[in-house]
Amino acid sequence: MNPHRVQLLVSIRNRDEVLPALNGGCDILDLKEPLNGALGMVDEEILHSISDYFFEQPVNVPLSLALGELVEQKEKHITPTIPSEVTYLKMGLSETKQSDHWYSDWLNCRQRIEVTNQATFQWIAVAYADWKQARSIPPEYVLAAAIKSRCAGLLIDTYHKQGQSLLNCMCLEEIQRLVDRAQKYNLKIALAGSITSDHLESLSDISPDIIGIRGAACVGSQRTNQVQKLAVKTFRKELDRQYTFMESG
Ligand SMILES: O=C[C@H](O)COP(=O)(O)O
Repeated sequence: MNPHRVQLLVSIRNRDEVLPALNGGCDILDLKEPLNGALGMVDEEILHSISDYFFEQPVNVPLSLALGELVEQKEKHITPTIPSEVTYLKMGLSETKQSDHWYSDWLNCRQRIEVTNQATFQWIAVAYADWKQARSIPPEYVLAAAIKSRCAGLLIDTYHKQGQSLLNCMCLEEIQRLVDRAQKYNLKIALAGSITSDHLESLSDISPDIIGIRGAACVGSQRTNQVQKLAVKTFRKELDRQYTFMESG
């Protein structure tokens, strides 16, 4: 057991999943389309229906939005319109391994989005635990770039979602090193990657700020199924059990 409160992020794909995620006990809503990849962006219609939802009734948790991969954003000629309810933005860095200019591309893309939307966002850098398969730069480089470019946080996630979890791709010591370094520089650190309740005991040896789930929050633990309140609640309960100090007796 670890006496550290960890926040729960739940990835949702549409407004029907807002209430099951909130009522199950999530602290951060994360908008993404699982069929579009690890950080798949939802389409504009969904984005605006979520924004309307936030407008119609107050939602007291922050909203994060996945923008897909940097390579995809670079190919797009239209910059996404981001609703003002969004606090955190993140973009994957797959296919950056061979690029000499990924860092400036990343900064330019972030700047273009902020200028177009006339807003500043809190950026979350994404390090893929399976970075070799994702042909991404390694996690420690992503963290160094996140510190240098004043990101709000670092997410360690898996790029491939076919059975490999975070702990299949990285050992606890490697994760711990990234967590320590990120926290030393006041970056929030989030862990994700097919994390299930069964992983929480091992993960409780380290103290991330956030744990993110999609698969474990869905019916039948399938990330393309719908988010279910009971699944979120069950995960939340185990998260609180593993990360909350309780006096004995
Ligand atoms: O940011 C969190 C991810 O959506 C996690 O998804 P996953 O649990 O299906 O790997």
